[in-house]
Amino acid sequence: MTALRVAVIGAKGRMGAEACRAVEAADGLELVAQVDQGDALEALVAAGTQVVVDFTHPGVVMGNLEFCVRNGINAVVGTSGFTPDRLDAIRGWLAEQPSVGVLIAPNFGIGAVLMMQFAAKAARFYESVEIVELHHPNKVDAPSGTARRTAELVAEARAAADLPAMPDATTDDPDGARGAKVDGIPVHAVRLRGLVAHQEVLLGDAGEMLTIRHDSFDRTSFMPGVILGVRKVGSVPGLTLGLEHFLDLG
Ligand SMILES: NC(=O)C1=CN([C@@H]2O[C@H](COP(=O)(O)OP(=O)(O)OC[C@H]3O[C@@H](n4cnc5c(N)ncnc54)[C@H](OP(=O)(O)O)[C@@H]3O)[C@@H](O)[C@H]2O)C=CC1
Ligand SMILES: O=C(O)C1=N[C@H](C(=O)O)C[C@H](O)C1
Repeated sequence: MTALRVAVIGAKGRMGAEACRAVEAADGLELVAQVDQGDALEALVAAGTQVVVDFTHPGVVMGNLEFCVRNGINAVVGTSGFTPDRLDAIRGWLAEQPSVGVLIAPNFGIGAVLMMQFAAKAARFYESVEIVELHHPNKVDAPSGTARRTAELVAEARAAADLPAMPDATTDDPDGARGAKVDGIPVHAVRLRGLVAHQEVLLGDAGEMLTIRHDSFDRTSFMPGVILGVRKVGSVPGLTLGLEHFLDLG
């Protein structure tokens, strides 16, 4: 069997370096290129790359993706920062390259995917929901991509259940202490040395609270999801948002 030819963009970063190690250790995958800041993307084509893994920066990921799609290279993307407008732009490029697959995964941790699914499932039973995401202090963006996606899924579930807006008597919040509102859901971001990637979803109603929490203590926790994405993305043309679509969740 010929090995699947994989390249990593952002290869010198925290996640990219881990992804290079995971690809090198995986059966049936060959790491054919490692690209980082200052390197030309043409190296991907020269190396005969079939699947790219992108862990770079929200400011550069769109350029990387456009290059990959236009050159017929499938992409597994962990980089954060995907807005609905960005997703539409990717769909536009893919319309011209219908055999290419792109997976955008806000979080590759299997437990984090389950946390998001459980939160969406629970949302319609609770009057209020808030999200607390906690990360290492070198993270470049806030709120996290995971928190944004969780808020979107929870807001969709609340809307489908016709729930009213959450009660919140605060009228004076000049410093934003009530958090950022993502699709109407308050999201609070903590940055602390010692943390990696963590999130709690708090769901409250009269006399009770359900807490759904996930912790990534080490970046190896993301790698089974990355490798699953690499193996599957070429057989799923078009745009896939969320690793849950590549998992059998029953
Ligand atoms: N989906 C998931 O499960 C996860 C997603 N992430 C996301 O992944 C992204 C990266 O995180 P992390 O690894 O911690 O960040 P790092 O800053 O450690 O790594 C990013 C790397 O990309 C490089 N880079 C920047 N611009 C370019 C470019 N134009 N071309 C090639 N490489 C470039 C950086 O170089 P330089 O330092 O010189 O700028 C750096 O080496 C973030 O958006 C983060 O939120 C993180 C963890 C899990
Ligand atoms: O920057 C990180 O570290 C992480 N980024 C992703 C995000 O923004 O959700 C995934 C995970 O939380 C780690």
